[in-house]
Amino acid sequence: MTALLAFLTNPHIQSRAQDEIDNVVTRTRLPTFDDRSHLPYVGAVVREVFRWHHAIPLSVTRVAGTDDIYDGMFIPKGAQIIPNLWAMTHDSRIYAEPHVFKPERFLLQNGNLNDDESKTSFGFGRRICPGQDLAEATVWITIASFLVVYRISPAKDVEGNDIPVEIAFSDGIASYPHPFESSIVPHDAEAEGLLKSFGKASE
Ligand code: HEM
Repeated sequence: MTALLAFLTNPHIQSRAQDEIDNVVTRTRLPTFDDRSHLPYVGAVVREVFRWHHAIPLSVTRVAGTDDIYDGMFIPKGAQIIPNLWAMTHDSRIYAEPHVFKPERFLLQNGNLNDDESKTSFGFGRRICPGQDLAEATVWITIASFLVVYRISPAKDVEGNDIPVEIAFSDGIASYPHPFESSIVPHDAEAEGLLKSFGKASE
């Protein structure tokens, strides 16, 4: 949902990702993980989805094992510490304009992905999320498959005007976009044909 909201509110990013997919995968099949290394911009979109809005903005509580000093503050042994993952990926010293959805921040000048794998969303240390590779791969294949077949755009009101979309997320331990209206349609007859072929295969 976060990726769809990002595409809806940044149509130029959706178009660029779709162009990349069209050149590599075409509309005759769905992507596979073998396509991944040829789709750096789609990879950057996935990294930015994880950075831009965290599914879990605050990580799991830690307890200080020893007395410590951080940034001039004394942290006694036994103190509970809640890591603020959101703050880490919205630090403008590291990510310029952190509230802007900008996949380019994960690309080198030559268009390849840089070394920042955008893994902060999955925590860190001994309790880092063990499902991170599965989660990341699932998000990648979902976004890449969506781009092959569909395009998301604003829904229209009865007068044919775009219905405005508000970028807003729920509060809480898990955070996700508020419901929003949109129009999701296949790109063209070829994309529609690809979709119909899945229906025939399962008959
Ligand atoms: C977008 C998807 C996901 C996100 C953003 C996410 C994020 C996180 C975060 C932030 C933590 C806390 C890490 C820490 O304490 O430093 C965590 C822990 C954990 N995650 Fe995930 N996770 C995701 C998907 C998954 C999946 C798919 C699985 C399993 C297949 C999974 C299994 C776990 C488990 C078992 C822990 C507890 C690890 C421990 O305390 O030792 N997660 N996850």
